[in-house]
Amino acid sequence: MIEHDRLIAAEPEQGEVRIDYAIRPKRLVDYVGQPRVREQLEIFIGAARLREESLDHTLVFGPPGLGKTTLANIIAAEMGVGLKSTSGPVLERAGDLAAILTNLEPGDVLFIDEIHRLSPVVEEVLYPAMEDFQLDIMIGEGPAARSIKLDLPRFTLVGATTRAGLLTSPLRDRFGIVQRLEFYDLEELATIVTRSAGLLEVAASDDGAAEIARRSRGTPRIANRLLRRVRDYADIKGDGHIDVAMADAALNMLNVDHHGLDHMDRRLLLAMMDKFDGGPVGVDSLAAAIGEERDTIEDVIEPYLIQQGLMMRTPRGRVVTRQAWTHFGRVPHENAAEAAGEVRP
Ligand SMILES: Nc1ncnc2c1ncn2[C@@H]1O[C@H](COP(=O)(O)OP(=O)(O)OP(=O)(O)O)[C@@H](O)[C@H]1O
Ligand SMILES: [Mg+2]
Repeated sequence: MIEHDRLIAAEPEQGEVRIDYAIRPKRLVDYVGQPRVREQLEIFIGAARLREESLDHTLVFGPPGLGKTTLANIIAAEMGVGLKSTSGPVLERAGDLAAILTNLEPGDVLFIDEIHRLSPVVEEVLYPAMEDFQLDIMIGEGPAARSIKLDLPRFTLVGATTRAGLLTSPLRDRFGIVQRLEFYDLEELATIVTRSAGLLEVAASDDGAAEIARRSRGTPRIANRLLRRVRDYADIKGDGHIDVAMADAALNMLNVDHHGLDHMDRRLLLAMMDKFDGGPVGVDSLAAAIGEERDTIEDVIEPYLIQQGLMMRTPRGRVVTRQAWTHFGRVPHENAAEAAGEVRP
């Protein structure tokens, strides 16, 4: 798939997990940015600890690479409890979830990644577990089938998803705490790059770190990845020191533009301009035009472009903004500009 050679793909790459472990923040104080999320969690975690209770079930959502898994780990560390991890697609049968639930220690965090991909039968088991800490499950089949009820220890479910909109409402309603992660600003990303550079023992000047931050698509995972690529470049082309000129040269070679857009972003925006007059265009037509999955467009590519004001989602379809035409040094098509203007709130 084309996605694999996407340098700034937000998903982790092979081999990246190990390095990630070294630079992933372990406590809330090291979690950069997301001030609203941090402030709320400090209070909720502090209060739960004070009362010696488990933390309420917590849903974390936002685009890939913004720190959902990191936050789940931090919650467990701050609560001083164990963490068990699984993910929606892995839990195929009710019994898979039952096995994990019955293995929890009191207070544990159960982290379910991609929770929007849970199958309905597994979700049914989750409801009473979340609400009453009870396992209610059928065993056996046919006339011999019977339902058993078991008490579970109190635990905290932390669910992560890139698509909160895909959660069923009974599931969403059972989370007492819901946190939305936002794209990071330049200062926050620069702090992350500087912190990671320190941990990886890379010499990066402030302006070098800022340059990497500027081109990281608002995403910590991408910032860390670009830092490693720039380090490679600096090791070979220079003396290993990353300053702004070195960062700029490396990122240009890597085809990451000054806005942090990569070739997938550019392909999407250019297709909208060249093939659809700037829109409005439906996401399925767009997916077909660039040969990408609709989900990839919705989850990975467009959230950042929308946040940056380069495109908009309207009731009639996707539309590029004036800013996008300008970014590519083009003159906006009249009808497209009108379409965008018409639906502007
Ligand atoms: N707030 C933060 N401060 C510092 N580093 C961060 C922060 N958030 C994320 N990171 C870094 O970015 C990397 C990616 O974060 P993480 O794996 O938590 O993202 P995610 O939201 O779970 O992504 P996905 O949706 O792909 O599962 C982490 O390994 C960590 O090093
Ligand atoms: Mg994750």
